[in-house]
Amino acid sequence: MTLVKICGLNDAAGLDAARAGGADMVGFVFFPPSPRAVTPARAAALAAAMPAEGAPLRVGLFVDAGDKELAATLEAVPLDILQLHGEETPERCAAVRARFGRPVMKALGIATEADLALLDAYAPVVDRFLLDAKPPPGATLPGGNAAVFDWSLLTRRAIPRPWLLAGGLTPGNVAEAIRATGAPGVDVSSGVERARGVKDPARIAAFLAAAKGA
Ligand SMILES: O=C(O)c1ccccc1NCC(=O)[C@H](O)[C@H](O)COP(=O)(O)O
Repeated sequence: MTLVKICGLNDAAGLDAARAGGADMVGFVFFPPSPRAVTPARAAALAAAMPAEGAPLRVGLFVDAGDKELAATLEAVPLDILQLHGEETPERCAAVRARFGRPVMKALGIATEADLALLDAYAPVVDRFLLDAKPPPGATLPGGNAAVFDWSLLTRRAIPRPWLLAGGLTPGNVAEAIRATGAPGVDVSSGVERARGVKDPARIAAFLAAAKGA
């Protein structure tokens, strides 16, 4: 069954909907310019309130974070996976993985076939890829922009690690996205919000039902 990550959770209602609907991963954004950002203390309180039974994996999303920030966040929040969503090089991914002992999920922006060439450089040093749209012109965030990319690019070569498809997914298009790409997992943020940065529990439930039923 398709793995589902609900990203940018920042309140209990969203987290409850994600857990109740069977999300495999929940993402906390540790990037202050994002409207979805949480502090480590807030993420720790949200994570602590989740029942342990059937709890999704907790993913911490960072953008070019230094070791000090990663260490301080991990001290406060029990994160299972580190999502690196900036310009982190393969060497940086390897260093983070070795130093912090957590699986690393590297986000890559995909717009052309050439972007997929990067997969081979990262594959030996990451545990999973998140293949996302590149930020559209004028966007101020490296992700979470509700932008879709050309899914057919992903059918032209094998992806050398487990991966999640991201970028502009919604309850209405996620089943088609899974069918078109064969993605083993999907990730969503904007498509389950009622306003930028505000998650909608009903949309989270609908997304999970559509992705898990695909
Ligand atoms: O969501 C954010 O605010 C964000 C900020 C900075 C870097 C990455 C960010 N999100 C990354 C995600 O994992 C999103 O879920 C992914 O880009 C898909 O977003 P969307 O197209 O909005 O579903």
